[in-house]
Amino acid sequence: MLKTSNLVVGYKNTKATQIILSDVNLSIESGKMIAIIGVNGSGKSTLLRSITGVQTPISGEVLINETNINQLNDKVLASKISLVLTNQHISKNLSVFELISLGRHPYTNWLGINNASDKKIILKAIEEVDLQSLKHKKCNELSDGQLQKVLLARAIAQNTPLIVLDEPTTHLDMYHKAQVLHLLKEVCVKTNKTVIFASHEINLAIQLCDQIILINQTKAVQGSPSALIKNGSFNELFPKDLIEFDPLSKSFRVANKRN
Ligand SMILES: Nc1ncnc2c1ncn2[C@@H]1O[C@H](COP(=O)(O)OP(=O)(O)OP(=O)(O)O)[C@@H](O)[C@H]1O
Repeated sequence: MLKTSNLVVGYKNTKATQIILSDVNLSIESGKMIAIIGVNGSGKSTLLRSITGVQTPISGEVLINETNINQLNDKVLASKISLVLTNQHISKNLSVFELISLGRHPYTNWLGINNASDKKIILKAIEEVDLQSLKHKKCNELSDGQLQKVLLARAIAQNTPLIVLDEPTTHLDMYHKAQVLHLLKEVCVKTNKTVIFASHEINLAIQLCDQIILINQTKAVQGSPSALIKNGSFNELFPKDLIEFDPLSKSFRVANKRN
């Protein structure tokens, strides 16, 4: 469903080019949940923005169902990818219901009016994310965690084959982090949608994701959690003085210092 070919991502201005990741060759199938994992500043958001057409890559290609995303106009792209980015501008004056309704924009007429079937999809998304009690509240009255769930419901209402989220569990407590990732997994399994998200929740990603894209020093390696554990990729992620990867429990633990 999504492929990248020799993708190089980064930042370019008139004076210099800063390469963040190079030789990124990803191959992502339908119905899979994929986490992008890497230390702060490693390039997770840059990669997410580049594979969704928000940021122009330095070189290489991003293909969605064999079509280069450059060739898709905004409306077509919005029917293929729903995107929840950090620092995305949203109008917090809208009610929860209104904000989630915006997910239907690729399918509505020029007046943006939702028909009965759109309303059904919006209400289902509200129910799936467990937001019934908040649907009439204004978004500026929500906690950060509640707003995070509203943005997830908007992405679900957009009903695209690919859902891409940047750190979807940032403001959530431990229980709600697991709840959101479980929900995303259910969306993949039940509807064959693909979910790609950047996250620092390594332990949850190892338990729930089909694949992980591990970013380490300008390289992005894709594999199943078990394959990445087996080939030792997680051992290289952080300096070993404070935490270390324990392959038995498949999680990071505080390093066992001997002195
Ligand atoms: N607009 C920009 N212009 C130039 N450099 C940028 C820009 N945005 C990010 N960078 C740089 O690109 C690198 C990767 O940043 P990015 O935000 O993609 O990392 P990240 O893995 O998502 O980080 P975090 O986990 O802290 O959110 C960093 O060195 C950052 O300073």
